Amino acid sequence: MKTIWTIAALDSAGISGISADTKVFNAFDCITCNIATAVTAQSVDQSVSLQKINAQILKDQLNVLLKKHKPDAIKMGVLVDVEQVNVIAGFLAQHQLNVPIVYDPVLSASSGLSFNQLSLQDLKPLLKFFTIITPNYDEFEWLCHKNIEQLFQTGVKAVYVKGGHHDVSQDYIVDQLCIKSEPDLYFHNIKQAKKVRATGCSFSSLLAVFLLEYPINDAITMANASLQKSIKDTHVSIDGFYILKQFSKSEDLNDFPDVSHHVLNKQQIPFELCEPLGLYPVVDSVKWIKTLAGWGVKTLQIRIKDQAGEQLEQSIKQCVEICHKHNIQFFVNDYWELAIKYQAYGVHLGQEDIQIADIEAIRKAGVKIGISTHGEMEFCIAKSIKPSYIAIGAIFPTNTKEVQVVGLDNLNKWVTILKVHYPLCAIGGIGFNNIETVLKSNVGSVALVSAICSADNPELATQKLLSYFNL
Ligand SMILES: Cc1ncc(COP(=O)(O)OP(=O)(O)O)c(N)n1
Ligand SMILES: Cc1nc(C(=O)O)sc1CCOP(=O)(O)O
Ligand SMILES: [Mg+2]
Repeated sequence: MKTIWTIAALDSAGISGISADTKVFNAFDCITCNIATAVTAQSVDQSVSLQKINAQILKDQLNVLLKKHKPDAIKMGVLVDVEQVNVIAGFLAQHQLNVPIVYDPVLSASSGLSFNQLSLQDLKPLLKFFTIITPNYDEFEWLCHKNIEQLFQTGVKAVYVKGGHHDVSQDYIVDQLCIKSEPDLYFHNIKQAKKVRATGCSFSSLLAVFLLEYPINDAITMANASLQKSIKDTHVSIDGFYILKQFSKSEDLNDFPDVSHHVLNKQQIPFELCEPLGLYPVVDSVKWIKTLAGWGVKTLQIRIKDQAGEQLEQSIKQCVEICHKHNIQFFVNDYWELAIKYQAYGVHLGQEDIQIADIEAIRKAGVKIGISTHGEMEFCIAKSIKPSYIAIGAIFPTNTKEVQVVGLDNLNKWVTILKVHYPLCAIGGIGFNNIETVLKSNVGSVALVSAICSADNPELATQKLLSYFNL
């Protein structure tokens, strides 16, 4: 069982701070340790007073826990003053805990209570210890006047700015993730009508939980989905303010955020879905396309990495003609402009490709689109485009391409979430030795290169592989 520390304030109403964090950690079967920085007198909509916990007691709480309750993650909320900042920074410097630490730099409660006036300079001794900080828009403005570089210069590695206070989108609440030296990402959660207390605390606690298991981008994705589910499911309200009661992992794609490299003003128009993809060979020449069309394959992709200019264009043009004649769902990898020009059935794009492709032009041209994904955040990027299918990979190690291996467990998990919404296909290291276990996931389709192109008898291999699909 994992142990998570919350270093935060006690809310007499039991809604936010330590109470909110404890609810989240308990829900995920973690042991919670409570390190109080302050005691506050609050109700659901009213604040009266705050009493700081003195430095010695703060130190004692940290030290006594270290012996028997070492943390696997830490969530930090209200810090009252520079003295507390220095106590915690000293503790973290002395004990190299090497665990994820999430800091939610709360300045004041929704009920009105001001917790602190800590500036970026005041927080400086602590900032380098954080895995990520999660200010809301006002707190972000307070800390660095919206100048992210200023935050990075102090040692902050990642910032997740919760945009609930900043209306920029018709359909969504938009949050922004800034990680040093990486392109910014925007997380779009569908607006819910309920007025909910303690969403900020709960989000950062969820993030601490998911950082135990996931890389940062996927942990943020999972935390958002779980919070959306919790908001959707709560029916408990006091005076019109909803209280979050239950937390769990969401398996409903509707709870997951739409993630994008730019702000989306509204939900996108869906691409038309593909027919079931079945056996989906990915090949690198016109010759292979012609051969496989003749062997009765009904979905094909041309993936050319060694041609350019006129030669490339002619190859794609010929493939489109062949596949059109054989009534094949034919996808062009990477070259979306040529797919549009020659009216291919679809394009297949990877995560880097979609950052530079003109998705609207593909949509307008009536060309379908498939998108590669290798984790939760990437399938939320795909979902924001509402594509024709989603590819999941690499399921197993492969010599065809250097790529992240996700394994069968993830395939099973993601198929459960995605299958009701999209045609799916699995890719990466799939052949006769494992195709049956892959298909047991209910993914429906398998894309492959070497199982056909490097087979001793490609025709026999293709016929045997086709027999796994009842199309
Ligand atoms: C069906 C299918 N799935 C995944 C990929 C990989 O596409 P991408 O990430 O764009 O990488 P490259 O193929 O361009 O190396 C694919 N081609 N097809
Ligand atoms: C092209 C490609 N894309 C992958 C992904 O995970 O996105 S795996 C992969 C290689 C697939 O080749 P083989 O069937 O020979 O393993
Ligand atoms: Mg590509």
